[in-house]
Amino acid sequence: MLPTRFVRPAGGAAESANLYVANCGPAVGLSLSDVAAAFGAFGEVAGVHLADGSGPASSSASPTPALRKRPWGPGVYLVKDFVTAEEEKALEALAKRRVQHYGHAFLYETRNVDTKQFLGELPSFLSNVLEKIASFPGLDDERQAIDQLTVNEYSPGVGLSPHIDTHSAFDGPIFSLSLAGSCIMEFRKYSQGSRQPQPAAITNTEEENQSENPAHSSGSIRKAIFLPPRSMLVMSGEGRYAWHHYIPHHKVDIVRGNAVRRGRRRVSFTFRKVRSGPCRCEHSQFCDSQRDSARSSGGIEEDIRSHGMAS
Ligand SMILES: O=C(O)CCC(=O)C(=O)O
Ligand SMILES: [Fe+2]
Repeated sequence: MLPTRFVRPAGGAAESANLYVANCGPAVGLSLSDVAAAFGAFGEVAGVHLADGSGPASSSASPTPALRKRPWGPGVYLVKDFVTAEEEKALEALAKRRVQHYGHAFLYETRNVDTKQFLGELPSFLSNVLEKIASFPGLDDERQAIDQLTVNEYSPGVGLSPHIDTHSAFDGPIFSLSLAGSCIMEFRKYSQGSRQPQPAAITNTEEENQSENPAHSSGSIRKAIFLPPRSMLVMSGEGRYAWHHYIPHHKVDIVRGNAVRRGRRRVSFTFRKVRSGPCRCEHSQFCDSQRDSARSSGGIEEDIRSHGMAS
C-alpha cells in the first residue's frame, strides 16, 4: 500500500509531470536522476519521488529536526535523529570505499580541495539531507550552499587525527552526519603559544560539557561529544575555525561512565562549501589564508598547527 502522502488529487486523476517510483534509489543502485533521464525521453519530468521505503524519502518526507537552542560548544551543535533509520540504511549502503569525494576532490597531502577536479554536482539522492541542512536555523550569517561531500568509512579502532578543516579550502559551517556506528569526537582549543596537542583521557561527556565544565590540560581546553548514529554535528564559528577536532583511535568509548563499543563500522558524510576567496576569519592564529598573506607581505608568520587525517 502506498504511504498516505502519495494521494490522488481531489477531483479525480490529474495529469502530472511528477513521477512516484518504487524499488529504486541508491540502495538498489538506481538513482532518481537515472529514472528522470529514462522517462525524460518521453516527455517532461518535473520531479521524481520515492513512493516506498527503498531509499531516502522524498524531500517533503522528513522535516528538519529542531536545532538545539543551546550550542554544545562555541558554534558546535548536535542534532540527533537527523535522518531516519531508513535513510541511514540507504545512505550507508553507498559507502563502499574507505573515502569517497563528491563535488570536489579533497587532497589529504595539502588538506585542500583540488579546484581543477570538479567531480560534478552532488548526487540527487542527497537532496533531502541538503534541504534539511539548508533550513538549519541560526546559521544565516555563515550559510553557504553545500558543494562538497566527503564520505568516510571507519572500522573499529580507527580514528581521525587532530585538525581544523583548512580555512582556505572551505567556507562557513561544516556538517558531519554519523551513520551506522557511534564514536566520541574530541574538540581542543589551544591557547596562544601552545604548540603541541596534549594527551588527555576521554572522560568528559556531552552533559558535562553542557554544564560548562570542560576538562583543562596544560595549554588547551578539551571537550568530548558522543556522536550517535543518525546524528548531525554542526561546526560553525569558533568551533569550526579555532578548535581542533579529532576521533580517538579507540575500539571502546567511555560515555557517562559506560563502555560503548564502536560498531562494526561507522560511516560519516561530511558536507562542506568550497571557498572561493581567501578566509578573513577572526582566528588568524589558525588561518592559513591570513598566514599566507602575512608571509607574502613580509609579516610575521602566525602559529598554524599542522593537521592531518589518519588514513
Ligand atoms: O568523520 C567525521 O565525522 C569527521 C570527518 C572530518 O572531520 C573531516 O573529514 O575533516
Ligand atoms: Fe574535520
